This record gives sequence, structure tokens and C-alpha cells, in this order.
Amino acid sequence: MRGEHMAFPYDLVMFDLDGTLVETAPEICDAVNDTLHGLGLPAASLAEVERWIGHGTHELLIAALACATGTDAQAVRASKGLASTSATFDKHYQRRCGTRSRLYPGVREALAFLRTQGVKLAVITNKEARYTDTVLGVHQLRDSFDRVISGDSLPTKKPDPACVHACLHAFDVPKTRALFVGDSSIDAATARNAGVEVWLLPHGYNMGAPIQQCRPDRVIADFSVLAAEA
Ligand SMILES: O=C(O)COP(=O)(O)O
Repeated sequence: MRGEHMAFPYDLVMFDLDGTLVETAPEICDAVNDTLHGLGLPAASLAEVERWIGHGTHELLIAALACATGTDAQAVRASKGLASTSATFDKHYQRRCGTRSRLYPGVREALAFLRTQGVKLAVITNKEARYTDTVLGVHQLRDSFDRVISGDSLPTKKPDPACVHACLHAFDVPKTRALFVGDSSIDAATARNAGVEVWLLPHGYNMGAPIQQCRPDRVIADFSVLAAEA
């Protein structure tokens, strides 16, 4: 039931970052191509980069190098040059962060609204913490969340449910009062593994597959739906 006197039905909302709160692929693509160009390798397309998002930025770099060199991820992982290429990419990505990323419409308003409802807010991303921090910083989002868990914050990353369990435990919220909002099959699997409800947005990065295939509890068109729930 909805109505102006109804409270928001969750005490904790956990958001994915890339493709959910922030459109990050264009500047990740720039940083990848800065790196590939420096190695004399062919550029990646934006569509390819969008498909590689989901398992963390280091995995994305490995996928890009495999594609550009015509090898596979295993060969790239075993290659001697990976550490220095990774360090080069790191510089490029830190420099590119904030140049071509943008918040999706309604994000700031939805977060502000949920705050007024006393809802605890978390980011759960597979992005490494050093990049998560830069992206949240350039978009003035660092103070918007009660907890941020990145791909290297815990011994495991999504779809392992440990990240969700950590938030439930930190805020003493039962599973039934927690919601995961994401954009991919990884987010759907994380939420299911943790036993919490999952809503997915169709505007992000789902490795090229339609979001309906993930069978979320709901597909939501945009962030206005979050405010409409109260
Ligand atoms: O960096 C990635 O590949 C994934 O990030 P996400 O978990 O925020 O979608």
C-alpha cells in the first residue's frame, strides 16, 4: 500500500555503484584506451567496456588486454607486464575520474529523500576502494552513505553475500527490511545469496544481457520509484 503517511518499507538500502548510481563507462573507456594506446594496442569500444564492467576494474583491464592482444584472461594474468600495465592504468583512471562520469537522474534526490526517512544507506561495489573513493568524491557523494564496501574491502566480493551480511550486521537490520538496488546479474545473485530483496535498473551494465533475465523482485525505471514507495 502506498500513501503519504506510509513509512518507507526498508530500513537499509544498499546500492551498486557503476551503472546504478553513476554512469562510469565513458571515462573507464578513456582510461583503458590511454593504457592500450601507450602499449601500441588497438582501442576498445565503449560497448565492449560496458560489457566488461562488473567484476572490478582490475578484471576489466585484464579483459581489455586479452581482447586487444587476441589472447585470453588466463594468459594476461600470467604475463610479466601486467603489474606495470596495471600501475599505468591506475594513473590514467585516477586522472580520468570525474571527467566523463555522471550521476543518473534523480540519484541525489532519492538519497536525500531516503535520509529523511531515516533509512541507512550503503554502497556495495566490486570496484576497488581507491577508485570507489575517487568516484564518490568527484560527485560529492562521500557523505551520502553510512557504509561503503568495495571489491577489495572484504576477503570476498559480489556475488558473495558477505558484503550484504556486513551491512545487515552493522545496522542491526533484518533481511526482510533490507533492499539491494543494482543493475546486473551479479547484484541479483548477491542479493539472492544474502536473502534480501533486489530491484534492478535497466540503464546500467549487465554484460550485454537484458535486465529481465536476472529475475529481480522488481525492475524499476528510475530513481523516482524509490521516493514513490513511501
Ligand atoms: O568495477 C566494476 O567492475 C563493478 O562495479 P559495480 O560493482 O559498482 O558495478
